[in-house]
Amino acid sequence: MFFNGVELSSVSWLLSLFCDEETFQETISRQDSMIKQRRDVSSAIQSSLVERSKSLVHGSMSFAQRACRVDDEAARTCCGGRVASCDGPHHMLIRKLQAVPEADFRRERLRRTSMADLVSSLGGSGRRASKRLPAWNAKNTGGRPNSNYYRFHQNARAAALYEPDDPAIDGLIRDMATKPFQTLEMMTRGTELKLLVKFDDRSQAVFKPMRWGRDHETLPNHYYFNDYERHNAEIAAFHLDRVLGFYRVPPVTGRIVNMTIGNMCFFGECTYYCDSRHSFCGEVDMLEGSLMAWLPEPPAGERDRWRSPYRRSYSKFRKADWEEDDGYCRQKLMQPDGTYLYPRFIPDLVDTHIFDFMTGNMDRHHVEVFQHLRNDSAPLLMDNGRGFGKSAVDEMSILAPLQQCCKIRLSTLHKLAKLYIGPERLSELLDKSLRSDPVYPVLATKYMPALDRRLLIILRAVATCVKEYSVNDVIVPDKF
Ligand SMILES: Nc1ncnc2c1ncn2[C@@H]1O[C@H](COP(=O)(O)OP(=O)(O)OP(=O)(O)O)[C@@H](O)[C@H]1O
Ligand SMILES: [Mn+2]
Repeated sequence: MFFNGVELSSVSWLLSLFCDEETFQETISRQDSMIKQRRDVSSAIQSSLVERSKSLVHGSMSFAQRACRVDDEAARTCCGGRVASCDGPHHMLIRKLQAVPEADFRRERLRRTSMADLVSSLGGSGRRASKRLPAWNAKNTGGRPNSNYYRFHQNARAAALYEPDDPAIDGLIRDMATKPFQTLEMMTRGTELKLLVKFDDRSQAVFKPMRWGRDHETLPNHYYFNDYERHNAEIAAFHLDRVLGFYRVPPVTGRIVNMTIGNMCFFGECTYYCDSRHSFCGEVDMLEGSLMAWLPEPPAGERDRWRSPYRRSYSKFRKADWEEDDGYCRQKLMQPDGTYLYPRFIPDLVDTHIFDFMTGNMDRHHVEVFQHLRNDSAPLLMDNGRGFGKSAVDEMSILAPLQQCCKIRLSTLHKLAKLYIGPERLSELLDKSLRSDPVYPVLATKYMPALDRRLLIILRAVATCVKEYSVNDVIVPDKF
């Protein structure tokens, strides 16, 4: 076991994470100057960037201070706010133990490796060795042979929907953003209006129209199940998933569509939000929306879809089991007779909720996987439209699987640690990725500090788990 004998170092390492203001200050000032350099983008974006740089400087310092409130002697020693005060015995011990190679959490190594290199090296061989969808459907996975869409379907694997450096993915995104639509069909499944778009190379995508501007916030007294979907959340979720190196969200692009029918409003056919009070209106013939690549069709692409054990009650009056019982995961789900006990289920659930916590999506009601890859299949993270609705609220209940199961993949923790250590922050990496989208900036700038803040909250939750259990218990070794 690579953690053998280094438990203490890892605990201390986690705690030491929360004490390093130097890292914060350095990253903040770098980001501050980066933001200033971008001022030529446009006058509208300019002023919001200045606002953002202010809030980052202001916000992050307080995050660092807040994050330091870990109830541990080592942490308290450091939390005077000065790194100098960390030069006590604890800190020396931490430094010494960090140098133990098996821990593989060496700060300098993580700092020097770019996030892109880290995610490709962490997952690379494991992803490429994982199973593909059954070959007996090779001819009808959809799309014209050798189109980008066809290659996306052919290359999908159990551990990841795509490889980060597969040129077919960028090609597919470009195709969806530029190719003319051949037909449009209303999708009747689900609660909100969606259109199935077909292109002339037989590829397909789901179009979700814009309902709100980027700055619109979900009302505080709005129940999560009444929330509307946001097309820009679908776009941002794809990029976030790619930055985090999960590759579980099908490719998405933004697109401004010309509604040649004139400046009309329309509404759809679906369960809830489809009537004339919930119509969509283009702004002078143009309507912005998101397009998500369609997944491989059955039979090869057949999916299993079951209720998530962490589904919400979707009622004002009822609580879900996990809301009433902190032992729900360890004492129920993780029992030997549990339905969910194939090895990757719990770590996948935790990854998914870490991802949803970052976006603020409370609507992960089902788990979908490829049926033919079942116990090896990573979850397919479609339906991210209810993220990015509240920039100031960090919805802790979304993290319940991490807090209650107290399990996390080693590779996920490595990635989160890397993002914490920097030098590039999660918000910077996401912003860089979003720049390639036709409807950039995609997200309101207020979500950028929220992402960096949520990363810290996740790491604190891991630290709490490590204190309650042990490193070997909490961290799930994965083959990456
Ligand atoms: N890209 C896709 N490829 C294949 N099937 C898809 C895709 N996107 C959505 N679907 C199918 O349509 C269903 C509904 O889509 P989605 O969850 O995005 O819509 P929704 O209106 O939010 O639905 P719900 O009310 O169930 O949350 C999905 O569960 C999935 O089965
Ligand atoms: Mn939904």
